[in-house]
Amino acid sequence: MSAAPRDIAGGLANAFQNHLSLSVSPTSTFHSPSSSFGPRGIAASVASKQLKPFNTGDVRILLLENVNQTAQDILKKQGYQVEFHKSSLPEDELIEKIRDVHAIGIRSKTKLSARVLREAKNLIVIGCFCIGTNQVDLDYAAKHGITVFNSPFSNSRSVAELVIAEIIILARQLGDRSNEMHQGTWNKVSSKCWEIRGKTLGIIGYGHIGSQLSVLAESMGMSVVYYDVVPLMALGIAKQVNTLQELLETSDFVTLHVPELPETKNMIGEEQFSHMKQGSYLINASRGSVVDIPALIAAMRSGRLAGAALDVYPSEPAANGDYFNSTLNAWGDDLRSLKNLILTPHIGGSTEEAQRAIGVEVADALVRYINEGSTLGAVNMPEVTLRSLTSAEENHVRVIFIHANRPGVLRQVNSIFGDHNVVKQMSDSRGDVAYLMADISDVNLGDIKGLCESLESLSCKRLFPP
Ligand SMILES: NC(=O)C1=CN([C@@H]2O[C@H](COP(=O)(O)OP(=O)(O)OC[C@H]3O[C@@H](n4cnc5c(N)ncnc54)[C@H](O)[C@@H]3O)[C@@H](O)[C@H]2O)C=CC1
Ligand SMILES: O=C(O)C(=O)COP(=O)(O)O
Repeated sequence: MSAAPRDIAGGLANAFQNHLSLSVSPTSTFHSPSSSFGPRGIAASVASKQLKPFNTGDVRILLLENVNQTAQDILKKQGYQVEFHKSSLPEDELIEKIRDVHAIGIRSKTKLSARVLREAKNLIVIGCFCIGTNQVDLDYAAKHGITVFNSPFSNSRSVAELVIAEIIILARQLGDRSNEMHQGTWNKVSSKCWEIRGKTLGIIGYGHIGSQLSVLAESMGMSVVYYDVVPLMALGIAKQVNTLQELLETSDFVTLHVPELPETKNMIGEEQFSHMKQGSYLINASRGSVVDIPALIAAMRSGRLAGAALDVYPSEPAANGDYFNSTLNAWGDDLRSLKNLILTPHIGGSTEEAQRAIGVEVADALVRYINEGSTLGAVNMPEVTLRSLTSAEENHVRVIFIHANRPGVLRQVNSIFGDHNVVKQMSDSRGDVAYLMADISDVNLGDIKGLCESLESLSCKRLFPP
């Protein structure tokens, strides 16, 4: 399934050849990265039937970054070959491994750049077992027929709860008091320690996390203002403000919940700190690129900020261990020397509840995509699905065709389907890429190779450079 020419995965191609000569079983199917066909129906039940475009045992999936066990269980139950790693991989090792797999599951650390994806000749789908998808070159992936899924809100509550905790910890200087006690120092102070009720929380980015946080903060007696690039309905009695500056000038606590985008890079820097209240606090559990850290260090030293909490950093280590040092980020020592600064290792979404839910959600999306071609919930492809084929529908196949979005393609495709009946069909486009799903009948196993080759030969498959 690809917009660009790709080599058919060797193993799968062999499997296909074997099926052609050996078998007419309902699981004798073929799926190349360019087209997908699943012959239906020997049995006569009307139950909806799971399509098996690959021989499931041939499907290889690489899971990185300690993706939850729930995902492994779901994928293994399908019969797929699953390789699991606790951390992300260095780029050269990633490139070696990604060449062989049909699907990959990652979290926020693994960078799937165009350079890496160019080597992923057999890859048809990426599962981001997290919210953010900034670590993947989504456009390159779409143009090369690789669909990307994520989990848009399964960890948002966990992040919101972490931020609530941090607001209180900062207001009461709990991190410092605890560190002092660990060193044997009793230091009972009330100066510059505050209750949070009656204080104003400024939320930048009022999406899934920001809006949930808003409700929690109000329930603890805080006033909430928020700034977002789109007008959004306020929850409770929160108030949307028109400019970032207005939010910064009125908030006691400022918290960031925006995605990593060119427009959010260093959106909090020297100028923005100068608009914040004297003695206010900053929390960043969004992405490390959003805050200019040297400017934050200066704002902490000058007393503009009375405290800060950081969960994310411009550079983050690939694995657990002794890696958060000044080699990773040049300002590391300066940061660590500051008082009332909470540093956490990107744990906003790291709860049992969130990770289990994400494991199920993304693994299910991968299975639906691999087995049935459904792109519902995809972040870089048009969302296309059709009701399932049933076991009663004999000699039906489902065709998935990803191609360049340009005039005349449907006419060409339907002329290739000419000898068959198109039972149902759905096509949609997103930018340069179009996705077509069609269930066609009266297809014998021997027809499949020809259909596949005819689709592969269309020029609309060759618009995007490799
Ligand atoms: N620390 C952690 O472990 C986690 C971090 N995250 C990060 O949090 C981010 C936000 O997550 P969600 O709330 O689920 O995303 P979301 O997409 O639901 O909300 C983001 C909001 O930011 C707004 N926005 C975009 N650009 C903006 C700008 N320039 N100025 C102001 N607002 C802007 C959007 O309009 C949207 O309302 C994610 O993209 C991810 O990077 C998410 C989960 C866990
Ligand atoms: O969901 C997100 O976007 C996060 O930042 C959480 O990332 P993680 O799964 O902890 O690598």
